[in-house]
Amino acid sequence: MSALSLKNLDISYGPSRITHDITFDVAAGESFALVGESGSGKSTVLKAVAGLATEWTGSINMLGKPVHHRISRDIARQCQMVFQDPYGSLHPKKTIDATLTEPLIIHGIGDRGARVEAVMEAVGLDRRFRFRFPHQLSGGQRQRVAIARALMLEPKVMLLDEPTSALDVSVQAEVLNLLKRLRKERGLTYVLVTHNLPVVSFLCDRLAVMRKGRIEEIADVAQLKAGNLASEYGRALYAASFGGINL
Ligand SMILES: Nc1ncnc2c1ncn2[C@@H]1O[C@H](COP(=O)(O)OP(=O)(O)OP(=O)(O)O)[C@@H](O)[C@H]1O
Repeated sequence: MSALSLKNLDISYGPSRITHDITFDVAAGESFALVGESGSGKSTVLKAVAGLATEWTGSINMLGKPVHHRISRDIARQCQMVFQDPYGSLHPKKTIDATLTEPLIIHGIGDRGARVEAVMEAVGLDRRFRFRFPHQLSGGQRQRVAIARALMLEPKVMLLDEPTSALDVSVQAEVLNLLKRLRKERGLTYVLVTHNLPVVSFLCDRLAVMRKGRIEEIADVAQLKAGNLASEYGRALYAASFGGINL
């Protein structure tokens, strides 16, 4: 069964049509990337899946069930999104504990203290950060909190929107390793938006190359590593990233 299936998805913001005929399937446990130039509609696709962009036609299916324009509680639990900017996405006046407990309260889940501690450990956050505020953490620690929050409801699908691009290079590598490990340990499915082709090569199985709201091609990461993308635009993107050097 597909974890996520999009068919002929046309997404608009008011009068502006942003995407055209977006169609792809992501298998359960797969890590799938959306790459392409700025403004090509990558984040908009994730937002439609997460219920944050609601003007669309076509169909979205998650774990075999149709996703509607207003996300059901069930889908919200199965699918979580992590944003680029951990500072912007964490409430500045809430402790880490309050941030991590909130989804449990909303979904009526008990045993909260133990769950918070377990997830903090899973993402490599020391317990002493539990009652601190976001401004008392580093950028990498804040992104670990954002990942921990996404994991609180034990989702199957994670939508990752440039999850490491706001971080220093050395911290990026740590967070990428964390995402790789979590996927393996928990059998997660990832849909990742990034500008960074080495990130795709490290973390993903397949990629869709987007341009001007359309998918130009869908490729295996082996094709990317071999510099063997089929579309002219995909090859240009590859050349711009690697200057033709194999990964
Ligand atoms: N809330 C919004 N209202 C109106 N237009 C929007 C909104 N959000 C994004 N857009 C427009 O939709 C288009 C696609 O934006 P989107 O963020 O999906 O692109 P992207 O490929 O993810 O780009 P980037 O890599 O720069 O994040 C852009 O032209 C953007 O200006």
